[in-house]
Amino acid sequence: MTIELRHLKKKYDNGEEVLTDINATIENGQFYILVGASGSGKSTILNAIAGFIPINDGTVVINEKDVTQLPPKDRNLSMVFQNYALMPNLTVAENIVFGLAARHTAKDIQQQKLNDVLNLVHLEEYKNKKPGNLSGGQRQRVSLARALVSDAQIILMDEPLSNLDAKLRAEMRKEIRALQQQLGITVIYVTHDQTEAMTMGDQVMVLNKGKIEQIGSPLELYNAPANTFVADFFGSPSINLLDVKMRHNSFHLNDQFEMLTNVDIDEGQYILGVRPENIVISENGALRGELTHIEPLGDGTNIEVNIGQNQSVRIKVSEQLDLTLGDVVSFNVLIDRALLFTPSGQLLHTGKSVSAVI
Ligand SMILES: Nc1ncnc2c1ncn2[C@@H]1O[C@H](COP(=O)(O)OP(=O)(O)OP(=O)(O)O)[C@@H](O)[C@H]1O
Repeated sequence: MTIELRHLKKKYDNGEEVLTDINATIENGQFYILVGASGSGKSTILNAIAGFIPINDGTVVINEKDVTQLPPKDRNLSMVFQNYALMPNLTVAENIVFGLAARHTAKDIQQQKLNDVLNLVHLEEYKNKKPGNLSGGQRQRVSLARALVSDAQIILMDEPLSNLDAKLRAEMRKEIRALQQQLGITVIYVTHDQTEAMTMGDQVMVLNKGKIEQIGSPLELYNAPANTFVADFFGSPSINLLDVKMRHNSFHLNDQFEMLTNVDIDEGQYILGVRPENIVISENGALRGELTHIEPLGDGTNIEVNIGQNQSVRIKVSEQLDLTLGDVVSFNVLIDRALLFTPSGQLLHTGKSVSAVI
């Protein structure tokens, strides 16, 4: 099942344009993520694909058929919601087969399908319980089972894990991804969580105020973000975006630090993007500053160092550090892993192309 979004536009009655020319192709069997901050338009796209809201312009094509004017029930897709949307007075089994029963599917087929999906989501023992007696994770599995039982080849998921605690969320991420791969279904998944986007998606669409910032695989977005918005969206702690000047084949940071480079660009102002893990603490490092923040993680440490002129640098190392606030920390940037952006934030060079000696 391939889904194509062509020039989707959406304005609500108040005239606010919440989607501006959305174009995308979602290939059969892909786990496709829509990610962005609250209000960026993720749910609006999902609802437009499902047919829950009309769009002002553009087309939704499913398997080469224009479905823009079709009601949701004729689009061959099912949906999993954040709040589970289960019926509290029905048992798990009744909730799961509700749609099949409504379509008068034969009883024995209903039972067969029910057993199959209960087995898939590991809920056999709970089939006679009411949703109120289940944990959040189990409720979300019921809602997943209900989506799977319909045999729809496309499942739309709107923040399905956001009501779960961190540990359960991590488990469910794996389960949903494994199920999707096992069944070969196409999933379009909305989240505001960069970790979900990175860990689950084959392709990720990054949205900002109703516009697409970039579409790519998780590692493409991480290693070659189209702009500083995308660079800043992925990674924790977030990337350092340092104002640098290019002069005499060197980047100058704060007029104090100089980094030689062989990148061939005009002299002037740029933004150097350095991920916190691409900085090495070293006794005689080329850069130094005062420690202003330290976060011991057990398996590593995150620190922040003030290098003056209102610029601080986030550093992530995989060791435990014995440092006190105010200590001077000296470090080197692995400049061959840095990203170079124009002053307006568009990517100019990635990785090796910025390669240099500090
Ligand atoms: N029925 C509506 N009438 C007017 N504006 C709306 C309506 N529904 C959504 N919006 C606006 O559309 C924009 C996009 O909303 P949408 O729900 O798609 O964002 P989102 O990225 O899914 O956000 P969230 O993560 O908070 O759900 C927001 O600015 C929102 O206020």
